[in-house]
Amino acid sequence: MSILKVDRVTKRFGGLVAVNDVTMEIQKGEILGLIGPNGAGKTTLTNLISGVHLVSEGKIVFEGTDITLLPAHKRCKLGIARTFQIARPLKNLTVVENIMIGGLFGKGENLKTGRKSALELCEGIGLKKPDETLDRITVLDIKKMEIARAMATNPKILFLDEVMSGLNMDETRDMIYTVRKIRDTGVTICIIEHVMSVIRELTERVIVLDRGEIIAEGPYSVVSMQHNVISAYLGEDA
Ligand SMILES: Nc1ncnc2c1ncn2[C@@H]1O[C@H](COP(=O)(O)OP(=O)(O)OP(=O)(O)O)[C@@H](O)[C@H]1O
Repeated sequence: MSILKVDRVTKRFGGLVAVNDVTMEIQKGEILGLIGPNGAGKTTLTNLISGVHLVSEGKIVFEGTDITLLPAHKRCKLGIARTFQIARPLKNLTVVENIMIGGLFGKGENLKTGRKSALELCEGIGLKKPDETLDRITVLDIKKMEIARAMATNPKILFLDEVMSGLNMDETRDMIYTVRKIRDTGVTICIIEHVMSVIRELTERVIVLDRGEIIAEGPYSVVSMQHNVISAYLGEDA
């Protein structure tokens, strides 16, 4: 069953077409990989779905509701959450305070209930130093904190934008386990990732974007053998 439908969506920035006539569906409960070379339009597509940008053309439907024109905070309330490629933690706050922001703004919690649920999220995601300031925690913990902040809004679908970058092998394993655990709680996941071993291990299906268009769709094992996908990554003409 589909949770999200993107219907003939195009996004132009001036003369540049970042996303070109994209139609896709995300199935409830799946881990979908969104892959493609640099500049393919992956982040822009996520921005269009989460409401950071509005589409130039096309329609986006979430659980049967047309969200095309909704502002980001309303999409968040409906259950769409995302992390950012470049983490944007609030440096003067502690780990738990950063996570609370998601609950306070996304779910309308008060400080007391917000702190309680943020601490539960810390425990669930393996953040062992909730009262530490950010200059004293690892890159892995900052990334987990970003995910926990998105989770604090109680999402039905979570977009993860390059959460593995900068992690060593052990940390990557930990993050793969974390993402699976989140999905197992019933959250649908769409992950943008350049680390293909992660995509191979984590996703049931991938969508490949190149120059703003979908060029392939299917299990990673199949799609990664396709000539046009290999060419897109190698920079040749297919
Ligand atoms: N706000 C913006 N204004 C103008 N151009 C933009 C904007 N955001 C993205 N673009 C352009 O749109 C195209 C797609 O960029 P996007 O960041 O979506 O690609 P991506 O697939 O996420 O790339 P990467 O893997 O490098 O993060 C690029 O040419 C980019 O320069």
